[in-house]
Amino acid sequence: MDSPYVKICGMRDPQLTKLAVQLGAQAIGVVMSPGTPRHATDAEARAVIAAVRQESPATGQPCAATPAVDTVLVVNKMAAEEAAQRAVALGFDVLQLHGKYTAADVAAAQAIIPRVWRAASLAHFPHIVPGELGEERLLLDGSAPGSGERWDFGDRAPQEFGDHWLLAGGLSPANVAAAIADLSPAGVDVSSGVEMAPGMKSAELIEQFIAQARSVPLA
Ligand SMILES: O=C(O)c1ccccc1N[C@@H]1O[C@H](COP(=O)(O)O)[C@@H](O)[C@H]1O
Repeated sequence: MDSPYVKICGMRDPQLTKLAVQLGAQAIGVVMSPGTPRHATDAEARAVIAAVRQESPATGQPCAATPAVDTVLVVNKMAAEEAAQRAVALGFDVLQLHGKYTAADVAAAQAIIPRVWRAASLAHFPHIVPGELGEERLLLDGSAPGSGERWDFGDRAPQEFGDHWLLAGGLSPANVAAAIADLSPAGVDVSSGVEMAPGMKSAELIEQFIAQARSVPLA
C-alpha cells in the first residue's frame, strides 16, 4: 500500500532529523529565511543534511529498507539564482521557492540545481497550474508560509492539480489524515504543526504526524 510522501520542514536539530527519517519522513526541509523562528545557520543546515545522509545515504549504497530522503532548502522571496547557489554550496538535493517567480527565474535556478519546487498559495495565485514555470513539484500552501495558516482552495477542485502536488499550510497530527483523504495530494509538508513553540520541534508531534499521514492509503 502506497502512502503519501511526507516532508518535515524547519529542521535545525540533527537528532530530531534522524528520528524523523527513522520514522519514515521522505523529505527534510531547512528554512533559511531571516525573521522566521526556524531560520537555520549554514552550520545547522550542514548538520541536518549530514544527519539525513547518515540515516539514509542518498548516494552510493542506500539502505535497503529506507529509500533515499530528499533534503530541501526552503527560502522566501530570495532571488532564485542566489538561493540555488546557496542550496548547492550547502549540499541540498532540492530548492523550494516561496514567493513570486517567473519561468526564467526557475530556469536560472535549475541551471544551478536541477530539482526546484515552487510553493504558492491559491489566495495569491488563484489560477496557478502545476509545472507552469518548469518546477518539479508544486506545493499548495496557506497564504503565510510557516504560520500554521490553512490552505484555501477557493473555487479550484483538487483534481485540477494532477498527481504530483503537495499540500502544506496549517497541517498537524490532528488534521493531516482527513486532509489527505479529502484532497488526495501526493504528499504533505508541515512546519509549525509539529512544534511545541515557534521554532521548537517536538519529537512526539513529528511521530504522530508521520503516523497519521501514513495511515491513509493514496487514492
Ligand atoms: O516554516 C517556515 O518558517 C517557513 C518560512 C518561510 C518560508 C516557508 C516556510 N515553511 C513552509 O511553510 C509551509 C508550512 O507551514 P506550516 O506547516 O503552516 O507552518 C511549508 O511549505 C513549509 O515548507
